[in-house]
Formats: sequence, C-alpha cells, structure tokens
Amino acid sequence: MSNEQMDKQEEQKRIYTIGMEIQQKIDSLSQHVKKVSSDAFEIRKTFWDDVKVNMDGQDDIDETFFSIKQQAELLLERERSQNQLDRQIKTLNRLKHSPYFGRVDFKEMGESLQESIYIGITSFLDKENENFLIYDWRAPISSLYYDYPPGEARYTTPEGIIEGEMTLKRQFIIRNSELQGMFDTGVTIGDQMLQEVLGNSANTQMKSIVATIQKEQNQIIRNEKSKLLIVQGVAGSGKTSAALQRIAYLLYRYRGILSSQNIMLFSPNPLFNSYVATVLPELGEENMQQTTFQEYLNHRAGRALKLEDPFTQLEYLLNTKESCEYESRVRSIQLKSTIQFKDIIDSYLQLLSTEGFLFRDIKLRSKSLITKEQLSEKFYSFDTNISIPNRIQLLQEWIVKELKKRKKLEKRKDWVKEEIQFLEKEDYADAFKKLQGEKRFKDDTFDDFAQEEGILSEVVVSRYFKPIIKRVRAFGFIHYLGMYIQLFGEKMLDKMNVPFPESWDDIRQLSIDQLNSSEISYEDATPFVYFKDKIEGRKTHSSIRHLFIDEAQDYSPFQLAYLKQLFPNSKMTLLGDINQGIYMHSHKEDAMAVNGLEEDEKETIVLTRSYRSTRPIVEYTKTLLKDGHHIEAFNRDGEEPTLTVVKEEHLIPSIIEKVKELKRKGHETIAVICKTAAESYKVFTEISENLPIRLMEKGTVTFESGPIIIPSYLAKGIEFDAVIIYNTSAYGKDSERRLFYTACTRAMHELHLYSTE
Ligand SMILES: Nc1ncnc2c1ncn2[C@@H]1O[C@H](COP(=O)(O)OP(=O)(O)OP(=O)(O)O)[C@@H](O)[C@H]1O
Repeated sequence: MSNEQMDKQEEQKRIYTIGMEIQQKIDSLSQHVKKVSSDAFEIRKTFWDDVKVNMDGQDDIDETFFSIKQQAELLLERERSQNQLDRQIKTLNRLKHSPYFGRVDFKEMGESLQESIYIGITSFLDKENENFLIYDWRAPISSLYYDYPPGEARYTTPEGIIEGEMTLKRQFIIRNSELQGMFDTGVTIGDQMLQEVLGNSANTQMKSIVATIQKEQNQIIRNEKSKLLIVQGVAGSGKTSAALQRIAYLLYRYRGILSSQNIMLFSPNPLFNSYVATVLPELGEENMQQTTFQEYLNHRAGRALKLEDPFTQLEYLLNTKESCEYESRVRSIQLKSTIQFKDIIDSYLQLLSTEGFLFRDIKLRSKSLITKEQLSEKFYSFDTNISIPNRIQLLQEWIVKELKKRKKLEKRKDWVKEEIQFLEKEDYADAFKKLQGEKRFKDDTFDDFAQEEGILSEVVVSRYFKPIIKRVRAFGFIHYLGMYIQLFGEKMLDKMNVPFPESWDDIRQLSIDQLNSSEISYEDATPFVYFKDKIEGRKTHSSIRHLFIDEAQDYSPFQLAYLKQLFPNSKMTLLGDINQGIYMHSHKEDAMAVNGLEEDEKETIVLTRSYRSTRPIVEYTKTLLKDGHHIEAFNRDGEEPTLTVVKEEHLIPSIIEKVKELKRKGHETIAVICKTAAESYKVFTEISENLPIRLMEKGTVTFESGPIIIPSYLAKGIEFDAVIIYNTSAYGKDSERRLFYTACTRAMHELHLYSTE
C-alpha cells in the first residue's frame, strides 16, 4: 500500500471515530433538550398555580407582579436554552457528516511536539473537554490554513503572535462521513478543492466558502481594526461571500458582546436578501439584520409619501430617448448625488432657522384650528439659538396643549350635540362604564342629564381630536414637501449665499415639476429624507456595530454620507466593483468614498481574481472594460462564450432552442438576461408560449432553479450556471457598458450572446 493510501486509510478511520463521538454528543444533548423542553412544558402548564395572585393592597400587588415576573423569567430561560441546544444539535448533525475540511500540522517555535489541527465549521472537543478534535475555522490558529503554504507560518492571538513551522497542509472533501477527496498542498497552494467547488452547479442560494477561503479574502474576514473597510473586487471575486464569512467571524470573535442584532447588511434588492439567507444558518449563526436602501428610505419617509424606487429611475434612463428633459434629469441625478448638494441642504436648514419654515394648518372638520401662520409665528418666537429639532419639539408641546384647550371649547358646540344623536348603543354603554370607573357615578343608570351629555360629548370630540393629536406627534403639521420644493425656488440659492451649481436653472425647473407629481423621484429621495431627518432630529441607530453595504459602488457619495451619520457607532464594510456601477450617479472618481475619517482608520483591499466564471468567460468579459487587464481568471476550463447574430424574427426561436439545449446538458439555473424590465416582459410573453420559464420582477423575493428571464440590474450579485444575453445590440450607449458587463459576469459555466446586428 502506498503512503498516500495509508494516509487516506488513517484519515478515514479518524473521520469514523470522530463521527461516533459527535453522535454521542448529539445523543447526550438530545436528552438534555428533552429535559429542558419538558421543564418548559411543566412551567407553562402550572404557570398560574405557582403564582400568588393577590391584589388587595399595594404590597400584595407588588408581590403578585414579582411572582409573575419570576415565573416568566424561568420560562424564558428554559426556552432560550432549548433554542440554543437545538441550534447546537443542528450544527453537530452537519458536522457529523462532514466534520472538517482542512488540516495543518504545526510546530510552535520552541516546542518539541507538533500538533495536528483539524478545521471545521465549529469546534469539537473530546469527552474530557480538554483537547480540540476539531477547531472552529474562525479560531486564531485556523488562520494558518488560510494564510500560509507549508513552511514558516504565524498567527495572531489576543495574547500575541505565535510563530512556528507548518509541516503539512491538507484539504478534505468529506460527504456522509466518507472521505471523497484529499489533497496535500505543496509550497504553492493547491486549487483542486476550489476546482471541485467551483465546477458544481450554481444554486438558488449562496454557499458558504469556509473550506476554500483565499488569503486575500481572509484579510477581509478577519479585519478588526479598520473603522472603514473598503473592498474593491472584480466581478465574482467573492466580495459578498467574504462579507458573510466576516459576519460569521465577528459573531464568533465577539461572542457575548456582539449579536446578529448588532449587524446590518444593506443589499441591492429583495431577491438578493433571500439568495444569501442560508449562509449564516448553515454555519450555525443567526442571520444579521438585512434591508435594502429603498426599504430603509421608505421607512424613514413615512407611509404618507411615495418614493420612486431606483429601478424605475433606471428604467426611465434606459428606455428614454435622449432629449432636453432627459439631459436635465441626468444632470439633476448627478447633482443630487453629491456632497455639494448635501451642503446646499445644510445651508438651506440654516436659512430655515430664521425664515421660510412651512407648516400645514391643523384642521378640525375642514376648518382650521391652528393656522400655518400661527404655527410659523410661534416657531419663530422661540430663541433662534435653539436648534430646529428642539424648537419643533417645543412647538409640538405647545400645539398639544392648545388642542386640549380647543377640545374643551369644541365640546360645547352645536355640531357635537348633533353628533351625539348618532352615537351607537355601545358608545353609551362605554361612556357609562367610564363614569363608573371614575367613581363619579354610583347607580346603574344615568340620572343626571348634564353629566350624561358631558360624557357623550367627550366621546364625540375625542373621536375627532385623537387622530389630530396623533398626526401632530408624527410631525404632520410640518410641510416637508413644500419646504423641499421651496429649495428650488428662483432666488433661494442667492438668499443662502451659495454658488449656483452647473445647470441649476434646468435642474430647478425639472425638480419643481417632478415634486409636484404623485411621487418623489429616486434622486430626490435621499436628499428629502435627509432633510426631514434633520428637522425632526431623528434618532440614529446606535445599537448597530457593524454595517455592511454590498454593491456599494451603486451608492452616491450623498447616500454614503447619510448612512454614515445614521450609524454613528458602527464600523463600515463597503463591498463594490466600480465596473459594475449601474446608476447614473456612479462616478468612478468618488465611488465608495466616505468622508470624515482619518487615513489610519480606513483600509482598502483589492480583489482581482474572479472565481465565479470559467477562464474563457472571464477572458471575454474583461475585454468589455477599458481597464480590464488587471482581472485574473481562476484557472477553470469551460466552453468559449458564443455570439449568435440572427435576424430579428429568429431571435426568440434561437434562444428557446438554446435554453432547451442547456437544460439537456444538465444546467440547473439558466437566465435569459434582458436589459430592462420592459424588455424582459416582452421576451417573457414570447418565450413562455413555447417553454416553461419564469419572469423575475423587482418585487420577486425568491427564485427557484430552472430557466428564468430577468432584467440586467436585478441579476446583480447573483449567479447562474448559464447566461443568455437576449440582445447585445440593446446596450449601445457607452454608459450601458457596465450594465452589460454586470450581466455577462453572472455566468458560471456558459455564456451565450445573441444579437440582431
Ligand atoms: N474562496 C472561495 N472558495 C470557493 N468559492 C468562492 C470563493 N470565493 C468566491 N467563490 C465563489 O465565487 C462566486 C462569486 O462570489 P461572490 O458572489 O461572493 O462574488 P462577488 O465579488 O460578490 O461578485 P459580484 O460582484 O459579481 O456580484 C460564488 O459562487 C462564490 O461561492
């Protein structure tokens, strides 16, 4: 038997032995879970038996409350430990089938013995709880595996740097406890394992990459010191993967201090949210908070205002023929993405501090209770040294007091008496109960007409005043939109002493027209919400400690500055690729720029190797860029991309044939990528008559395997076994080159382009 075969046998033996130990651990934990869950069941069943309820005196009430609280805490504690045990068992079950993926033999400097370190998705100790049979991939020592080939190596621990020599680095593929592959890496890092992993079919859910994290990705994952970590990585270089592994790493490294509630990921669209949803749970961690920037803006703007989404803006830009209006909109989009425009808003707020603040009348039954002029007068009567949010708060308190006075006055009015006639029986009963509650009334009937009328008019008036006060508390008396529109007034910038931005007159006119329509355009959405926040003095998200922004090149400098203000206690990780910037505001020069940080607080990591696509696909897609020469392909063979030029009427039939062929070849996820949603819909109606295919739209939140049709910008961040580009001739403008590049780089194994020219 060769050495290699003997090694394999040894390793296989170890896998079985460890598998058995893991099973024993699972059994013992399962027993424990049974006990905890039956405890919890018992507590629930006898909850009220064990609580002493006595409401006679204050002391008794306090004791009752304490007793309930104690029972509830006991129950909560059991439920929590049951959840934790369940999660542990789930992870161990995964570990049992594939206990580890790597091994390094390491001899620490000054020590005589070398240790074999096996690395898996979580740690596992022997029965005595003394020796690590498996190390968590996030343990300090595990970084040896990712950072070094055999030879001199070192790793950092909280206590300092440990140096030594790595004598072996081994990678395993283990499925169902069977050793299916084993590779020793020599001086150069072997990539057999990567070949294996990347050669597989694409999935509708992103996979974890723990077994094959590359050195430069490991730097991103384990970075702890930078306040701002910028990852500029080419398409398919593992930015999103590294971000998710980084979240898992941080949760491990700061266990007990940091939880998934303290981490927030901004993703490009709702579909992407579900695409990445399984990575962390598979590693035994809870998912972070996740949202899209649009969702966040909507939440901040409030339900009353409708914001255009970025995709609608993009559709306009991609579908509209160039014209004066189009040009003005492009300039408007560009200006409103800049820090210069943020400064204009700040100057405007300063001006509003002394003049021009707009309010809305507070009305009761279509008549003004407090007019906007009265509100303005009151607002400007406060000391101008008090900040706008504080003055607004004072005004709010004043309004509420005024409304209470007005309510009393209203109660005596005739309209109230009239409305009392229309009250329901239940309203009488409620009013009576209320009186009894207040102990103003002893018998069981109304015996005093005046008292009865007083109560009932209170019922009527309250019904009107409650929503008014609620609106006041939600700042409904401030005319945000009016003020934002006013900013684009003719003489406004003169008043603020601000220099005119380029094409200001065109932008101004267009903005007023747009803002007077039913929704706020996407370019105005962030400036508007920022403006609104500044007036209300909204609270920031202080509990978020780590903010991740994927596809960060698509955020304007204004948006990034806004996010930075919103998350003041948070470290930021920005992941992006300037070549995939698809919005009009994505400028190369200031992509992913965040101001206000010292140089030593930020770090930029550049990833140039693309893992997603085969070498022929990468070699082709890099030619689409002006500066694509730095992109390196991971050496994975595959078919050359194809370009098929057909007559218009043959386009759809040819694509249908191609999809069928790709299915026959066994590809599971096949995407026909169109430029826009409008084009996708058209193609869908034509193809779906002959072939089952699904259409992905901006609201789609999940996708399944099988052929789909998708607009280019929604395919951001995700990948497919095979990609068909519907009509390459559609990407004629230079500005659409990046969109085309983004679409082509979604392909893992096959890329086919179709054109009518
Ligand atoms: N170290 C790795 N080991 C295995 N697979 C990897 C590794 N790095 C990246 N990949 C794979 O490469 C593909 C692309 O990764 P990912 O989506 O994270 O890249 P990205 O840089 O975010 O791409 P894009 O910007 O194009 O959306 C995924 O299938 C991912 O699993």
